[in-house]
Amino acid sequence: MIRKAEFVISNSNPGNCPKPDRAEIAFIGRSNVGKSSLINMLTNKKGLAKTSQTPGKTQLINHFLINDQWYLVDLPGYGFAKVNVKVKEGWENMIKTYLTKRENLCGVFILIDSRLEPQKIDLEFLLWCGVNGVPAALIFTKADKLSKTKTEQNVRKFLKKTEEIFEEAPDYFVTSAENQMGKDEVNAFLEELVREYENGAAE
Ligand SMILES: Nc1nc2c(ncn2[C@@H]2O[C@H](COP(=O)(O)OP(=O)(O)OP(=O)(O)O)[C@@H](O)[C@H]2O)c(=O)[nH]1
Ligand SMILES: [Mg+2]
Repeated sequence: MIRKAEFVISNSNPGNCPKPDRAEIAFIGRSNVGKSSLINMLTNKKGLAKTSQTPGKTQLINHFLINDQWYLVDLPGYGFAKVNVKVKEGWENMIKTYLTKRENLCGVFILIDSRLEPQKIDLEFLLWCGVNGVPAALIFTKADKLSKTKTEQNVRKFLKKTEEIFEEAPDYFVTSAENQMGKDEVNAFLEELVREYENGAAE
């Protein structure tokens, strides 16, 4: 259960992130997929992470402290943000540096828009995580938008694609920030990741 969530710091330089002295879990995905909305849903705090209808709202690495215990991180989106190429490359570098260098990172959730057929950019990002040893799980977002059947179809198609990349399909969750679907399941998984990290650190 998330009882307490507070903003800590925003950074453009991964080197300036808080001291890596506790478990950390990050959220990433295409611009506008619903990362910030999901974080607000999971933490029961509407305005915690800034959301917007315009893609490209989150532009920095944002650290939130959860239950005075672990960090949750909201990252900028990859993909169709309306910013120029140089800025986009800058973000990509920042994100990739963060994901590969952050020593306390226990996991990354890649958010996927459940309304869409499998997107190349998401599969490529998932593959990049695999190649770089970044432990990734999937969260399908906006499940309130389509019928259950259609959502399930898209989820299945995406998972099938991942089987072409990995032997084992990644962990996945189907969610809606609108109606709280998937909240308990995702929160339980977050807790599990934090517990594993803390047990590992104690050894
Ligand atoms: N219907 C519905 N709309 C959602 C859901 N999650 C997010 N949205 C909407 O999608 C838009 C983008 O949401 P954000 O949470 O700002 O997306 P983001 O991935 O953080 O976007 P960037 O920071 O720009 O990369 C907003 O208009 C949200 O209200 C959802 O579960 N259901
Ligand atoms: Mg955002």
